[in-house]
Amino acid sequence: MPPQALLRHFRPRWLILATTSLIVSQIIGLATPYLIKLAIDEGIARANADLLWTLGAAGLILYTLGALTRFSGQWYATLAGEDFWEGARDEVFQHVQKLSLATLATQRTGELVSRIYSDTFHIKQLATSVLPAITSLLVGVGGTAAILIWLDPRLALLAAIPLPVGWLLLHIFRRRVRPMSRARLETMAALHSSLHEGLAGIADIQALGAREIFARRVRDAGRSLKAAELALASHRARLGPAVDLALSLVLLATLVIGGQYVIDGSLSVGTLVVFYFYVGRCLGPLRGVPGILYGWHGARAAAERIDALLAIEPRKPAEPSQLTPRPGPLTVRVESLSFAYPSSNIAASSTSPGVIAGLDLEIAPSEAVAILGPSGAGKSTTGRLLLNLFDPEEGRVILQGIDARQWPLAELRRRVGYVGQEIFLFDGSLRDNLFIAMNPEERRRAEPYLDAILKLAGLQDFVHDHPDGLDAPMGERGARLSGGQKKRVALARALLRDPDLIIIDQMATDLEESLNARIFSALRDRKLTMIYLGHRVPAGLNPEHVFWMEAGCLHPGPPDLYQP
Ligand SMILES: Nc1ncnc2c1ncn2[C@@H]1O[C@H](COP(=O)(O)OP(=O)(O)OP(=O)(O)O)[C@@H](O)[C@H]1O
Repeated sequence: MPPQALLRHFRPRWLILATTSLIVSQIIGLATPYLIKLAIDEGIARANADLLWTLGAAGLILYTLGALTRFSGQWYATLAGEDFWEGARDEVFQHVQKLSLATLATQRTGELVSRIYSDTFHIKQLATSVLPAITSLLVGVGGTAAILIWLDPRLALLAAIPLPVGWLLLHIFRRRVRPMSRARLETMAALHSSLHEGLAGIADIQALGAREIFARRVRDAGRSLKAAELALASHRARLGPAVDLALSLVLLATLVIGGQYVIDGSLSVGTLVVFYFYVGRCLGPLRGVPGILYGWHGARAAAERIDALLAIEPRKPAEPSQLTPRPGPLTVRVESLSFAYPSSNIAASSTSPGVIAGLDLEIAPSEAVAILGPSGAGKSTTGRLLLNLFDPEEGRVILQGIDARQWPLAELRRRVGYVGQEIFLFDGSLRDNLFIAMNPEERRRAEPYLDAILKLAGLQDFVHDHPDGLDAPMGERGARLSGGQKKRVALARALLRDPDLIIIDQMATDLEESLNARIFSALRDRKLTMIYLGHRVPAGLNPEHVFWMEAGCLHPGPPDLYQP
């Protein structure tokens, strides 16, 4: 995806309406001081009351129009910004969702959240802050300059003296703004990461007595952010007063030298007053210049960070197979499968040493296979490769005679159930978690089997005893359930899809033997193909084959592993 693609979320409709309104409001703003000159020189000085009242009425209309167009300009700029933020956040999040799991595992969640949320926010400000400031600078100051020259070229020249100085100042300041903005965003992301890690692992952190360590990590990250904020603020604080000083000197010089012209009789009081007004009108937009500079470079630094994320290629789907997977329990054939995780850097293309090395496996329909082995042998990785969550380096997984990468993805997800080692439940009800990602038709088909599946997964009593039944809240990541309950909810969730192959990663260790025996023998009765990954064969599984996995290679399992 080209990085600039995000900019399309700035809808031209809102940008055009915002810019037009802001330009009109600036033009109205330019006209109003001239009314004052006319009122003083033509109305008051010549005692022309009719003209004075007419000018008053014209002023009323112009001030009202000015207020309305200023409001609509800011409103449309806000709409442009919010549309962008919504669309860009969505797009970056969806891009992250499509990245390979192996790549994502190298990235800190807080860092990703920061890019999705804060960095897009900084780009949004191009519309909400930078656009109005640039419009008032170009139209307001440009128009004022033209009027000043028309009113009195001598004074206009005087007013223009600080401009080259201002330009030079901006040029000097500009060079440091982008790296400082980038440093600020990076320290902000580091703080997000520390906060996320400190909160996600709060139970273990408390149990380990590591509260102070994580508090220190958050404090240190906060300190770095504060230092980056202060560096940027002090940089900006120096530019702001420098601009102010130059502008105040212009105002003073206009008053003194213009006053001298009035005394000499070469300038009317009205012209001097209005000149003074116009120069004063420029103050606001010119004071906004540091805001434009910092807003622009902040947005560019944020865009660079998002670009780096968008530049990571998502997993490419393989060419879909011309064959349709046969219904019924799946056959599994694994041919010379090899896999290595990428190294720790998200953008690096290098990989860690191989985890799965030339694995072969053959499972007939309705057979159960247990793959056992020591911790870190590669069992869970094999499970994820069978689910087509990673692309193997070599070899392939063939389900029902078709390469898993070439299956229609939705069908693969429905027909291959998965109960992972770490269960993800989201903060919703039990019912919501069970039926997640099922369309209304699939849900209608599954609902009649719900009670039987809850019974199989040993969840019937939980639902019966809980005051909210199926509406029981699960808490964030299933925090309101025990480890074994989470596994059983995940099993029920997988079975509700009526899978033809189920891969279960270490469920048995979280449940008592009698429950294992009941669950696994009931699963065998369903005649679906089963792959169990763990350290021992669970009661009730009675697998046709047991394999021993070590350092990513499979060996036939010794007979003493067959039973608990
Ligand atoms: N996301 C990852 N990035 C890098 N290396 C990983 C990643 N996940 C696992 N590994 C490594 O791959 C190897 C196999 O891990 P895997 O989780 O497949 O083992 P396992 O046999 O399931 O272990 P356990 O029985 O402890 O669950 C380990 O050495 C592990 O450190």
